[in-house]
Amino acid sequence: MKEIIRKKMAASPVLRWTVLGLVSFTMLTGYVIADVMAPLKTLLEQQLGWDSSDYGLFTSGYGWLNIFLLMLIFGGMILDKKGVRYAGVLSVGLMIGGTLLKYWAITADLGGAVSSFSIGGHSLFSVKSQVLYATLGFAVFGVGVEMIGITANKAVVKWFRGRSLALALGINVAAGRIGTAIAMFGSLPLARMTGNPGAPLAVCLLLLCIGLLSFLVFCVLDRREDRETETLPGTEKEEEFKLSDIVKIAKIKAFWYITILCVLFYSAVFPFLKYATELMIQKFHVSPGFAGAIPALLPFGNILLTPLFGSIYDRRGHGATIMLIGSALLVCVYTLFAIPALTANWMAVVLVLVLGAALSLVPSAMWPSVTKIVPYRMLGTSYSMIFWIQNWGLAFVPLLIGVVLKNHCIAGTVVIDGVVSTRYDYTLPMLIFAGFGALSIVFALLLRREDARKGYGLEKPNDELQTNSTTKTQIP
Ligand SMILES: C[C@H](NC(=O)[C@@H](N)CCCCN)C(=O)O
Repeated sequence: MKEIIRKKMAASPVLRWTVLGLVSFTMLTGYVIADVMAPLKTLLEQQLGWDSSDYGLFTSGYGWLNIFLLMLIFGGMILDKKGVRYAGVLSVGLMIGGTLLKYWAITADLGGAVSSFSIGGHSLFSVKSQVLYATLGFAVFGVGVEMIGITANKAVVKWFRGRSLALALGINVAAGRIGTAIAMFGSLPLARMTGNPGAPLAVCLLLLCIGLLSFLVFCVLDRREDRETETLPGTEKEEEFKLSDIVKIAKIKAFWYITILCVLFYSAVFPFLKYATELMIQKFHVSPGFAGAIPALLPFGNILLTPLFGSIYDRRGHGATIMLIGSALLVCVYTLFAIPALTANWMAVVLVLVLGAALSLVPSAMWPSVTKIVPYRMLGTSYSMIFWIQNWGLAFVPLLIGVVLKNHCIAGTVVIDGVVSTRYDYTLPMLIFAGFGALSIVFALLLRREDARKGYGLEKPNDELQTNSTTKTQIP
């Protein structure tokens, strides 16, 4: 065990909250684009001649480079080596580049061109060139937006550690949720109004450029603060991140518990949203025109609740318990969703709201808790390792649910909007999500036990730890 002296806290509260506003706004602009195409599936099929598998390929592109080329991990290492300013500008640059490519692909007239891939004369697969370029654009964007996620977290920790950290991280997550809500509600009306599925992307590009400006202003403030802090007496430079630090992170048991909890928890929430509209129509008999509005309540609840729970963690502690309660709520929600006899509309609304509470509880405690388990200099890499594993879940759980629905849940046909469609029984998928929730409980309990053993302080208020640790912090 080794001790290093921490840098002094960024002094002015006004400056700190300004910094949070600037960074969170950039995060918001990224999250809008991440979700902006989701409401346009039908429009893409009607206007551009895409089919469901084109759309599926395009959506899956988000994680390709992050998962298979380990871009997320490299992003975390760049963040720890080069710092938040460099990593942030790089992330926004990638988001802009990726979105430009996607916008060009969606709006250009490629004359129905098809790209084919073959090895040794054997055709592997062919795909519409427009879909391919849009997917590549989304893949580059995906690297940028995941990297801005970890960069924003690290920047917030840099400015807020020891002082309302969980509240600040909660506000940052809430900004992301505002972005998601804007995308869910604004995208389709705008595309319909203009008759152009590229129009929401054009607006998003503009928004992202403002996000870049916002981040550049943050960079100026951050650099000035760094210079001032370096000259303070008694301030020692923090140790630099080394490649061998990855091994150190991998040896921390609590890090793995929180990582597994993360992948299980998020896999039970975000993939659910991809099927939630259909669930509302088929199980709860909500009209198709209104069905999307119920799952869309989820990010709205988060906007208020994530900072609220973060603030509770700051003042009262109980971080591991908060994660435990959030996981338990998942089990309750999905078990009730699974019961075939429960089909009342109001029940669906209540369950989505409770799910929203769970999605506020766990992130509000999870991201600040990582800072108590790993040292600051390794934080970017730690967050990126957690996000990387989480991305596997986000990419493959929707696929798993799709396969389960197709093979085990077909229950006849149903007429929706005058069209005969397959009727699915959602009991099994809901039980699978409940199973993820049950496993999350196990890992939340393991985390709490490990915390009790090692004394990370997950159950202690963050603000109380500040008085103990603004000057010194334990490093494994
Ligand atoms: C902060 C956290 N972010 C993530 O988990 C990202 N890896 C996923 C971003 C998904 C964007 N639609 C969160 O949003 O809670």
